[in-house]
Amino acid sequence: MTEGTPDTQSITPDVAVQRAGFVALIGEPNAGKSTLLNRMVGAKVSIVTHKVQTTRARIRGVAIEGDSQIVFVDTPGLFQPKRRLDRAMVAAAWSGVSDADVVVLMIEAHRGITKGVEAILERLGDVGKGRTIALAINKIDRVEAPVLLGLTKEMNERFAFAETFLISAEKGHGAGTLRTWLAERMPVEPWLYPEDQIADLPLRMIAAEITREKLTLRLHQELPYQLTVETENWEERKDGSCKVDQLVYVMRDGHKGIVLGNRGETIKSVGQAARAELVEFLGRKVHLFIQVKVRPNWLEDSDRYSEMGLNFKDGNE
Ligand SMILES: Nc1nc2c(ncn2[C@@H]2O[C@H](COP(=O)(O)OP(=O)(O)OP(=O)(O)O)[C@@H](O)[C@H]2O)c(=O)[nH]1
Repeated sequence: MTEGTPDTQSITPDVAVQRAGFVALIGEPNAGKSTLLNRMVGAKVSIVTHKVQTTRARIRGVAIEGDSQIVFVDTPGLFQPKRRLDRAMVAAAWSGVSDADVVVLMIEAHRGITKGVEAILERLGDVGKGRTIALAINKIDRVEAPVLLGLTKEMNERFAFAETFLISAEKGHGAGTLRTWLAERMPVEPWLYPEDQIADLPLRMIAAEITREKLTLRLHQELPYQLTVETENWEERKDGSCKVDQLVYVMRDGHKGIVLGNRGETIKSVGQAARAELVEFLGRKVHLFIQVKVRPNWLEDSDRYSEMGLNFKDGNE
C-alpha cells in the first residue's frame, strides 16, 4: 500500500469539497412553495408545478450554489385529509420530510398561524426530530412589519426553528439568502447529478411524471403502490422530434401484468395518452417507448434515491 506515502500525497489533486443533499419544502397548499422553488431552481421546472399531485416525493429540481447541490423534493401540500387519496398524499408529503436533510416550512404572512399550520407544527414535533428545520414566512409583501415580527416571534415560541426567513417568493425577496443558507447545510457528499445532466433533468422528470399520471388515471386503485417511472433516455433528433425511452419499474411479476394489461392494452393506452400530452407540452413530434420491468428490490437497492425519482443505473443494463 502506498497510501499515505509522500509520493501519493504529492499527486493527490486538490479536490474541492462537494456537498449534496435533499430539501423538502412543506406547507399548506397555496403557501407559495412552487413559486419559491422556481426562483431557486430556475424557470424550466415550473411546469411540474401545476401537475396533479401524485403520491410520492419526487425530485422537483436541483439547484447548484457554489460547491453544493441542493435537490428539492416535491411534497404535496400538507392539509387535513378527508378522503383516502388525500390521506395517501399527506402521508407521502411526510415521508418526504423524513428523508430530507433540511426541511423548510413555508407559511403565509397574511394568514398567520392557521389550523393547518398548527397541525403541521404538531406533526413536525415527531417527524422532524433530529432534522434541521427552517421557517420561511412568505408573501411578506402583503403585511406590515409589526405583523411579521409578531408572527416570527410566535412561530419560534412554538417550534425550535433553526432559522427564520422573511420572503416574498413572487417578488424574489429573500430567496437567494435562503438558497445560500441551504447550500451551507448540505452534507459533505459527492454530487448526485453530473452538472451536464441537470439541463435536461426537468424535461426527463416531466415526461416521467406525465406517464405516471396516466398510469394512475388508467389503473385507479389497481395501481401497484410500489411503482416508479424513469426516463432512461432523451434523444433530440435532427428532424426536430425527440425520442424518449422510459422504464416502468414494478416490484412483482403480477404487477407487471396489471400495468401491461390484457395483451398490452393498458400500457398501450397509457403510452398514447402520455405521448399526446408530451407532444402538446413540447410542441413537437415525440416518439415514446415504454418498457415495464420487474425489479424486486428497487426500493432497497437504490434506497431513498430511487424512491424520490432519482435515476441511478444498475450498472448492468
Ligand atoms: N402576494 C404574493 N403572492 C405570492 C407570493 N408567492 C406566491 N404567491 C402566490 O400564491 C399562489 C400560490 O402559489 P404556489 O407557488 O402555486 O403555491 P404552492 O404552495 O406551490 O401550492 P400547491 O401547489 O397547491 O401546494 C400563487 O397565486 C402565487 O402567485 C408572494 O410572495 N406574494
